[in-house]
Amino acid sequence: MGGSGLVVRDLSVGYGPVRAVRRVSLEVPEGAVVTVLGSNGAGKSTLLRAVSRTLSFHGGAITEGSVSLGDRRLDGLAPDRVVAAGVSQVPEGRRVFARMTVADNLRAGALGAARSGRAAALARVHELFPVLAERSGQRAGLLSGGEQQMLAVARALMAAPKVLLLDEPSLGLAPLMAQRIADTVREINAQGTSVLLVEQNAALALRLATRAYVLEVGEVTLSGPADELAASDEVRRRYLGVVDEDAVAEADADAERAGGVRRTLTRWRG
Ligand SMILES: Nc1ncnc2c1ncn2[C@@H]1O[C@H](COP(=O)(O)OP(=O)(O)OP(=O)(O)O)[C@@H](O)[C@H]1O
Repeated sequence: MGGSGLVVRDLSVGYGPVRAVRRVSLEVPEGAVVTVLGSNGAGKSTLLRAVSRTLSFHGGAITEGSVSLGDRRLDGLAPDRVVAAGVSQVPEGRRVFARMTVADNLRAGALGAARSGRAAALARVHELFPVLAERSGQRAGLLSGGEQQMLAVARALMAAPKVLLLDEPSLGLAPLMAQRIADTVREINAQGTSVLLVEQNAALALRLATRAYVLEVGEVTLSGPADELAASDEVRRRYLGVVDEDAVAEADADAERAGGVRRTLTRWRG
């Protein structure tokens, strides 16, 4: 199963008495892009923190289940050992070191990794994000939002991960910049890195991923090939904001008869 893929098995996570993730199982096969969809508070970030072993920084802990990469168990390792094992996380909110230069941010990303690969990793991120080479000596806090997201991704890539964990990379970005980040994720994957992508932008995530999981209140409620989920009524209604065209047309006709009030309401459905 999975070869050297990432496997999460029956994972439960709590923050004190709060059970944020319940018996979640998922798999990121080698070379795949897998997405986890879900609304606010569904447990998406918690899941990534459990994999990267950064839960304890947030007061959380795994209460059952396992996380492995190939034959190697990751649960129980220190966060820097997870990076060394080949799993790097880009945290939510593009947390770069604002007062450090772009170059120093990238250097920090390589800390957990083998020294020998650093020059190649730097060449790779400069090729993916030429702007980071141009801004190398500039403080990270002075970059635009989109550039900071690029830096956060680049920093994670400096450890030359087998699996990249991405937490809401499009959050707060203009559509054009979100699309650029998406294109880059595709490129990173084409270069051989597997991706576990957590997103509220389901349309974007389902275009990138081959497989998707829907998380609701800490549990996986749906999973399957991304194109099948994208076509499913439930996902379209709940996560893609697609309304049933016939129902809207009917409601509009009703509204016209009733004096035009319904039209505004139907816009909020779905
Ligand atoms: N540090 C924390 N301490 C206590 N509870 C937390 C903490 N972080 C998250 N939670 C709770 O765990 C649950 C899952 O939160 P999580 O942040 O993983 O969801 P999410 O799907 O990533 O949502 P969002 O997109 O808003 O980050 C929520 O009920 C949340 O309130």
